[in-house]
Amino acid sequence: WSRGVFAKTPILQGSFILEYRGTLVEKGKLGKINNNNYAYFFKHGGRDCCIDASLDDGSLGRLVNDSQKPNGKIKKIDLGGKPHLCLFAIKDINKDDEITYNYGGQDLPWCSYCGQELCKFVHEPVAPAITGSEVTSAKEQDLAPAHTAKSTKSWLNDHGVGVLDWPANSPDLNPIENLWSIVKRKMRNKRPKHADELKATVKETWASIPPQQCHKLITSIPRRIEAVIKAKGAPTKY
Ligand SMILES: C[S@@+](CC[C@H](N)C(=O)[O-])C[C@H]1O[C@@H](n2cnc3c(N)ncnc32)[C@H](O)[C@@H]1O
Repeated sequence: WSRGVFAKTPILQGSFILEYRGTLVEKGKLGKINNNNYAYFFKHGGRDCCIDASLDDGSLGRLVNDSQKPNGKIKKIDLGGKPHLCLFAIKDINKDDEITYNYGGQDLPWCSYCGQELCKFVHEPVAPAITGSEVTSAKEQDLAPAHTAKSTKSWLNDHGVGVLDWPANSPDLNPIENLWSIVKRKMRNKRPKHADELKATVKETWASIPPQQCHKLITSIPRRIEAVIKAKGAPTKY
């Protein structure tokens, strides 16, 4: 019996899917990993490290299976010197597809049948699986008061949405700000006469933004992070 993570809704290529969460273990302590099945080894700052996800904390990263034909890829993102293993979609993922990445070995015990039809049957979906909209809400978190409020935190927790730690005062990392500015620009010449008309106009304007425009903003996230790191936290062109 083996679990896997499946898409509840389509996920576009380039989207952030989830973080492989666990305890960061550095070289010298690598011998103390509880269960190698849930250990992700990588180099950080020239040192051997591992995220030990043997503890079941309810996060989904630890349940994503290996594939030689993956639809996801783990990228290491450094935030404040701390590595985060983030899984991104490397192709469009359909609803109900299993989400996988390549663990990096050709000789893993299951590799002889991995990527073939049989592989589909060995993994049972876990609940909750991931939905595109949950992914979007995870990405859109920043330190705005509305997002750190207790009720927001408990909603995200109850719905199994993992959020990344967010550096303070970094709207340039948050593409929702670009969308708000598009909405403001489009609404500049509108003159709603009362609150209901204003609400309807805002909704209409949001709906007029094509998904491709959102997708373009989402795929700019790795470039934004690099720019912020390069500027040592100072403002960037984003
Ligand atoms: C990070 S866990 C993935 C979640 C795991 N399937 C579970 O149910 O907990 C890694 C372990 O899952 C299994 N696994 C991963 N990819 C697999 C694959 N393609 N086919 C069969 N088993 C796989 C192996 O036992 C591996 O050590």
